[in-house]
Order: sequence, then C-alpha cells, then structure tokens
Amino acid sequence: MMSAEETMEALREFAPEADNMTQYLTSNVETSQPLPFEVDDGFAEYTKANTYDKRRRVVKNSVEEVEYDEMKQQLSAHEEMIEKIKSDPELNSNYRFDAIYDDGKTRQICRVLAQRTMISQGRKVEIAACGEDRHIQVPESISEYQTTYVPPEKRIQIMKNVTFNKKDVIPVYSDIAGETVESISIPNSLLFDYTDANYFNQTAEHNLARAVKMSEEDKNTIKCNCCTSDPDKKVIRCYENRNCPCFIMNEKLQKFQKPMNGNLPAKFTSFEPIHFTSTDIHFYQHMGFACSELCGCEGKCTNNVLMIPNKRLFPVEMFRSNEKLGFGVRSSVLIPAGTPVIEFVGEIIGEQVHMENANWNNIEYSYQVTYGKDDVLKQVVDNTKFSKNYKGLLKDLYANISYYLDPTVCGNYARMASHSCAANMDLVRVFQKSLSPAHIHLVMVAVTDIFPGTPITIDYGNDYATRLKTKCQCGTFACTNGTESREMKNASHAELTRYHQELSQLERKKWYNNLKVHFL
Ligand SMILES: C[S@@+](CC[C@H](N)C(=O)[O-])C[C@H]1O[C@@H](n2cnc3c(N)ncnc32)[C@H](O)[C@@H]1O
Repeated sequence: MMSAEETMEALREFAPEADNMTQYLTSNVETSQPLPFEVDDGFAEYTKANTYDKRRRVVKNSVEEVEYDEMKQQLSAHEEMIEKIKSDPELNSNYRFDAIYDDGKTRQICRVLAQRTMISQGRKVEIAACGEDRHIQVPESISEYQTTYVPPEKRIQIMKNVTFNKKDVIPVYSDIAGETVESISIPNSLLFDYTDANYFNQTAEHNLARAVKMSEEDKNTIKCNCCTSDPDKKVIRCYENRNCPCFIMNEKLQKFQKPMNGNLPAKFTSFEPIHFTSTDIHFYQHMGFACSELCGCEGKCTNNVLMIPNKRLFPVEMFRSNEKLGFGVRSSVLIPAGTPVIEFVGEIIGEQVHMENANWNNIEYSYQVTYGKDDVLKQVVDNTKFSKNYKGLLKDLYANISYYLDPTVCGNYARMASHSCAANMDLVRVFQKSLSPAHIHLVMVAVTDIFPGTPITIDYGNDYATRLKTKCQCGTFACTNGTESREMKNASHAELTRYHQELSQLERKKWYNNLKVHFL
C-alpha cells in the first residue's frame, strides 16, 4: 500500500497532462491543519485518474446496492463518538457533548433562529419582547417540517469513503427512486479531491505568499507561551488569561460583533458552545483568534475554537435524495447548538486572480472570506506590533482584494452543504498564528441542535439563493419557495420563535426515545 506522501509524489508526475483537477498539486501551500492520514483502498487509482471521465469510470466500478439500517448506524456512530471523547485527553474532562439546555437557553437559541429566518426571507426584523411567544398556538402542520431525513433500507452506495482517509470515513449514497447500479449518474461535482486544509497557488497569489512568509517572523506571529507545569491540571486556561496574546486578540476580534439587547458578544473558546446573540447573520462580524501548535499550550487549551473541528468528532455521510438539490451532507449523530463542527476548506483565491482567469466559474461552491474594503481588519492590523512592511502589505490586501475559498477542485464535505431558508449552521472567521487572509479559517458552527440524520445546511445569502438554477428546495417551513400557508411564512418574530422551539422539541424527544429504547 502506498503512503499518502508516496501517492502525492506519484501524482506530481501526472500534473502536466492533468486537467484542472490536479493542477494545484504543483504549487500548493497548505494553511490549515491536515488530519492524520491513513490511506484507504482505491486512493491511488482515484487520484491518478486525471480527467472527470476517467475518475467517473473508477468510481462506477465500485458502486453497489447496500442494505442500510439507519437506527443501527446512528447508534454505532453515537457510541463511537462517545468513545472518542472519553479517550481524548483534551475532551475527556472538559467537553460536554450533550449540553442539556434549560428552557431559557433554548428560547434564546430559537429567538436568534427566528431572526435569521426573517433576514433570510428578506424581511425587516422586528424583535418580540422576551416571553411574548409563550402562549402562541403552533399549527399542527409544523410536525411535517422536521428536518431529519430517513433513507430507504436499500441504498446505492457510490463511494465507501470519499476522503480515502481511514481516520475520517465519509460514505456517499444515492437514494433517488428508480436509480440502479447500472443507471446511476455521477456528476463531475462529486469527483473532487478531498482535503482537510486550505491551500493556495504561490505563483498566482504571490502577495499572499509574501504575507505568509513575513508572518513567520517572530514579530509578525501571534502565539503564546502559556503552559502548565502541573501535570494534574487537565486544562490550560489561555482563555481569560490577560497575559496570553492569543486570548487578547481573540477578545479584540469578538468585540466587533453587534450583540442585541445588551447581550454579551458570542465567545469563541475550545469547549463551550458558541451562542450567537446578534441579529445580523453576516458572518463577517463574527471573528475570533485561536491558539495553535506554535504556542506553549500547543493549542490544547481553552482558547482554541478550532480544536473540535480539527478532531472530526461528528461523523457524516454524503447523500442524494432529490435530483434538483443534488448531493448534500447529513450528520449521523446529535450536534448540539453552538458546536464548531468543521472548517470549510478550499483554495484561497483572490478576486483579481479569478477576474483575469476567464475559466474561473467556480462561484457555485466558493465562499467569500474578505471583502475588498475591509476597514475592520485594516483597523485590527493597524493596532498590532507587526513590522511596518507586514502591516503595510496586510492593509493593502484587505483594502484592495476580496478573497474566496474555492473548494470546487479540492475541498472537504463542507462544500456539499445545501442552502436552507432556516439553516442549521453559520460560518464564522477564526484566525490562527497571524492576521493575513491566509490565516483565516472559515468555521461552520451549529446554530441549533442538529439531530442525527439531519442534513447540514447553510444560508447561501439572498444574492446566491436567487441565482440557484432551480427554485429553493430546502423544504423548511420558512422556505421562500415553500407551499406553506402565508400564516407560516409571514409569521411574526414571536411566532417563528415558538415554531422553531416546537420543532426542536419534537426532534429532541424522538432522539432521546431512540437512545433510551436502544441503550436501556
Ligand atoms: C455548494 S453546492 C452544494 C452541493 C451540490 N448539491 C452538489 O451536488 O454538488 C450548491 C448547489 O447545490 C444545489 N442546491 C443547494 N441548495 C439548494 C436549494 N436549497 N435548492 C435548490 N438547489 C440547491 C444548487 O444546484 C447549487 O448551485
């Protein structure tokens, strides 16, 4: 069996004749932390197939119909995850997987969800007074809008493991009625290369390459010396340590949020759920800074919101049940509200590069990470002790270039998240090590409890949603394209809060009963 490195080496020989699938290999620079990799069967054959048609043939050879037991699958996924938490030195005593929320906390989460729903529908948000929702009647039809998806007992398994990493297995299924192993359609969009880390092309993005090089100078790096000499202390408290440069920067960035009604900004820590309190879903306001392996704590502290995403705690599958929607991704376990789940990774690409490149039409999958005239980030950079040259370069990059993360050719499962008018995830920006655009990690955070079997969704934003080739297929009660009554779609903030709460309670009850039946 080839090691991942040997395979990559072999691939470099193919790069000159490859179409755009493997070009990145010639000059990529990784900026996130890749997972440990143990090669799974078929990796070399898949990766060496350097055109979509060749790759499709490779994948088609292993398509099979499989018997599938959803409950069994969910229970073993749950047990495996609990085992992983228990055997992990950082998580074992510091992380509570199933945060049991009191009514107040649940209501607060649902109030924010209701605001997000209204913004997603393009409506002005009128905030109800606290508790105004208590006596609202919920329409019976709300129970039809539970988001868990139950697959058929026979499924077509397209890939056993799209990551080809035994340490992070993600199967791909198709559940479209009438499809057979022979007739299965495998679109190009599924035939991407899987990666855990952001990367960029050093030649095309020479200014970014310069910034990364300069960020390695001590003066331009943000890292801490926090550590504990007491081996009995289970956790290193970088968060709230006034001497920790990473925490200080984390707090500075959190202050850019605009929390409503006197709430405190959402905190970005390692083990506590992130509870958004802002009415504005624009993720650019939500920023944090995380400790890294460069720090004395090695990032094993309380100030690393990337810790859980980097551990891949929550198993998922990719699946297709609706031709118009295409492939999506769903969780096999409960993901509690506020959990930072996965980094959205891809190629970091500046606007000027794609403008010059007539072939750049990957906007369908890309996510914007900086906004050209980013005054907030310019201001943050100005207030650092970075060298004059580095500061100048960063301010220039933030003033003049919009950067995107483009996972079209090479990305992770985050690229498969569908759009929803009542999305269960949001994206936030987290910096690590320094403050260049290449140090930004886009983290997907659960904004509500995501119960096992539920598709993971994000709000693509109004602009994007109007460019969808088909009308929105999210199927939520709040869908702008939904068939639901006006009553449901035009509901007030208080009513929407109640509806979200009712749905969440229904799903929680079902999840709890399933666990009880099988474990007790
Ligand atoms: C980022 S990709 C998601 C993965 C994609 N479904 C696939 O199979 O590769 C975005 C595309 O998925 C489809 N899509 C995602 N959410 C949708 C929605 N709510 N309604 C209709 N189409 C959607 C659209 O074709 C969209 O251009």
